[in-house]
Amino acid sequence: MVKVTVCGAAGGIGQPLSLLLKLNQNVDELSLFDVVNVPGVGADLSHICSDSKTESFVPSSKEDKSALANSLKGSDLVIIPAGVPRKPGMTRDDLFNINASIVRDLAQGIAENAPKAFVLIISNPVNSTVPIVAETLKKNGVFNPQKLFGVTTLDIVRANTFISQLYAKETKPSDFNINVIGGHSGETIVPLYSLGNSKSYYEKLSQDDQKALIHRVQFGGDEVVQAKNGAGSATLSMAYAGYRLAESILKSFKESSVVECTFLNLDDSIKGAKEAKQLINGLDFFSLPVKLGVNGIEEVHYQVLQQISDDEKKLLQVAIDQLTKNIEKGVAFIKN
Ligand SMILES: NC(=O)C1=CN([C@@H]2O[C@H](COP(=O)(O)OP(=O)(O)OC[C@H]3O[C@@H](n4cnc5c(N)ncnc54)[C@H](O)[C@@H]3O)[C@@H](O)[C@H]2O)C=CC1
Ligand SMILES: O=C([O-])CC(=O)C(=O)O
Repeated sequence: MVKVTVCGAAGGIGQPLSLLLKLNQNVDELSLFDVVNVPGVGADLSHICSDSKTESFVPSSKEDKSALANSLKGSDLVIIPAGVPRKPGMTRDDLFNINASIVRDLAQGIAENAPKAFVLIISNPVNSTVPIVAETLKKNGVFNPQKLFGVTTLDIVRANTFISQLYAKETKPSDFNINVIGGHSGETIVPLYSLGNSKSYYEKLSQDDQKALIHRVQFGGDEVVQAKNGAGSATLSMAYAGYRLAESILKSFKESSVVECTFLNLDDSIKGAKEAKQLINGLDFFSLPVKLGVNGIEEVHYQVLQQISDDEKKLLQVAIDQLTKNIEKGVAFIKN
């Protein structure tokens, strides 16, 4: 029996993400939690004739903790797209003041009710919300770094799509699986086009076009925020991306060759984490390709950091500088 809980299930991401999860044959129970509107979403999804069972939970008041507890109990995987999205002119960091406490309270609920679950964090700013969850779980003595994932998959999805658009006659987006490392905001996002099968296409571009491509991946979120013009940020592409990571994790319970990029805590207990840390000024959190298995993150593929081009090294340094502050801010929110 596999139980998956979505916290923020009635939102722009939560709804399509829950739909995709309802269709996944590896999910037996789908639990939907939100502070509003979730009974309707749950009733709607429950009519779909896929085999999983759907339940929805909404607190009866601000003090009611039982709805969250009941939604989380027995969960194998918890995905969190709860919180507010950006409006034009805002950075992801501008969301910190509202989303930090939402994510902290949900992490507390996980510590109390589903301490062994895999936890996937979508809520922004990911560079800070993931450290918040790690610190909250640590405070409760239940932190397992192998099972905490900051969802940066949308950056990989964009990197694949955008290079393929430049070579529309010769390639399809699915030809690529670009490693995107670092964090999930602006210049902390570092796409590694110089590795793998994208190398030859990337090198054929002029320097200006290379720069424009990197910029488009780093600021792809802004394109959607501007196009939605005040009505939020990426939801459908994000639901797809969050689902891709969740699907890979569910697959890795049965297969042992699944690799995804994720923003993780580089704890010494994880194979390859120590080596990675040494290559990124000792940062505790970073997105890198990781090998997944039944216990979660089994190995960090730190070797990509040794293979990058000189231009990518420069991008990496900028990312490290910004990430240091974002991570510290998240850690301090719980520690102080
Ligand atoms: N990691 C990534 O790549 C991406 C992250 N995001 C982030 O995902 C978050 C959600 O975005 P949207 O779904 O567009 O927003 P939304 O406003 O449409 O949905 C958010 C949902 O969270 C719920 N919520 C608020 N407080 C809650 C709580 N304490 N417990 C449970 N649910 C709660 C709201 O009721 C709402 O239904 C934002 O922070 C956004 O910036 C968005 C796109 C990409
Ligand atoms: O841009 C935003 O605020 C939402 C997000 O993280 C993305 O689309 O990558």
